[in-house]
Amino acid sequence: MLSVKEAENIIFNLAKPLNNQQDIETVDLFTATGRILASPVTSKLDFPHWDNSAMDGYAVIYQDVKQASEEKPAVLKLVEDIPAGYQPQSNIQSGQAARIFTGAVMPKGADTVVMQENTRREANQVFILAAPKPQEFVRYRGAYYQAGTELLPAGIKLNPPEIAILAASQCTKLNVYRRPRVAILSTGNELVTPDEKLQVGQIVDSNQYALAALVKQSGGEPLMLGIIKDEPEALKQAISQAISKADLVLSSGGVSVGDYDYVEQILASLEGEIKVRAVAMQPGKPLTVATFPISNSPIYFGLPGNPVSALVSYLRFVQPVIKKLSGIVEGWKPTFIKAQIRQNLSSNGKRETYIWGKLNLVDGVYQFSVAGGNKSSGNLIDLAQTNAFAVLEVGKLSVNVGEEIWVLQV
Ligand SMILES: Nc1nc2c(c(=O)[nH]1)N[C@H]1C(S)=C(S)[C@@H](COP(=O)(O)OP(=O)(O)OC[C@H]3O[C@@H](n4cnc5c(N)ncnc54)[C@H](O)[C@@H]3O)O[C@H]1N2
Ligand code: MOO
Ligand SMILES: [Mg+2]
Repeated sequence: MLSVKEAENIIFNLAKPLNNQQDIETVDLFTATGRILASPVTSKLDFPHWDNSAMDGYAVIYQDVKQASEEKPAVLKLVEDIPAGYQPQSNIQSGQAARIFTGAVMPKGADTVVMQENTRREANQVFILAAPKPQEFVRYRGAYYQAGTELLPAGIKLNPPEIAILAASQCTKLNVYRRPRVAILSTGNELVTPDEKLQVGQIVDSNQYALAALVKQSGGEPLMLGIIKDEPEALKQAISQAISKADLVLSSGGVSVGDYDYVEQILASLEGEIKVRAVAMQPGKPLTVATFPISNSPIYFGLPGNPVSALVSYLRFVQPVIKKLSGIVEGWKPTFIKAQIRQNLSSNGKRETYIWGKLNLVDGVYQFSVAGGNKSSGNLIDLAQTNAFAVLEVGKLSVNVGEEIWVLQV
């Protein structure tokens, strides 16, 4: 059995980002939030676009006012009013100034802005009551960004700040990576859909819904292949169909040692190369990972059937893979946070143990509270409102209230 770290190494190395030429689509700025930029963006605009004022005040020539003080104000003649959006006409000469407002274009000749609070106005004269610093309160053209240089690199996620930058740069059509396609199938003779009436022994296929929701949250496009019976022929057909159209395939169930656990044997019959069989973690021990000897082989994840186990295996291994595939360069790995625990935790120490619960920020400190209820990996009911898993490494038998522990954020 592989350790979690060994499995992680194998799995994360199998994941190759989508192709930045072929696997792209063009989207409008309005629908680009959360997408991953596939090509770098440059802008034809300088930022700021023009030399402009950072204050409401007066545009002056520094030499005229450098000795100004309350006792000996510099007195300047106002030649123009320059509101934002207006193109100045004047060329400021020594002894002159222009009234100017925040964001308005600097007039020719002026090099400094004196804020209104340090002036006194009398008709068309302004008294400068304090010497500014040279070039004070002028935002120079190109000081933040020069046209033609790289504005945003490829491989970043477009969050609200990037959306603002792209809007300001008039970049309204963007090349982004397509979403990784993730085929999802559930295996089990006992499974029914949520709208079917349950017969004795049956159970609703909740994993299909959970996984589809997770895939969307991770930035992938779920392809729902439904419920497949524990029958080798049916499974073989469904799995080979999934392989042919997806970047990743997720099945749940059928990966343990039972007589009806066929997944590994079907993968082998499809020439799958099994990379992972089991991982020393609890829950989530059975996990089958395979690739196929074809170009651009999808990665196959046979997740355990128990609902909590499927969730943990997904978060620990599949989510990072979807993010890596999606072209994002940084931040695709799982996020672990140090948190104080609010209850004693224990494990048998044999496998890396994931305990589900809730992470809260209390007075700036992360705190982890264990979910109530039964701790069986078949109990999905007490997953409600959880958002994290506390992790006890192998050999760690207990952790006491108030101690810090690593927590995997969902
Ligand atoms: N003799 C052993 N038995 C088991 C072992 C073991 O090491 N030796 N491992 C146990 C562990 S740990 C897990 S986890 C499960 C994994 O089982 P499978 O992946 O083979 O899954 P199934 O047997 O098909 O189902 C297990 C359980 O989950 C329910 N299930 C399955 N699919 C769904 C679904 N789509 N939605 C909701 N619930 C689902 C299923 O009804 C079973 O109750 O094996 C242990 N056994
Ligand atoms: O390891 Mo299993 O995944 O306990 O339920
Ligand atoms: Mg089984």
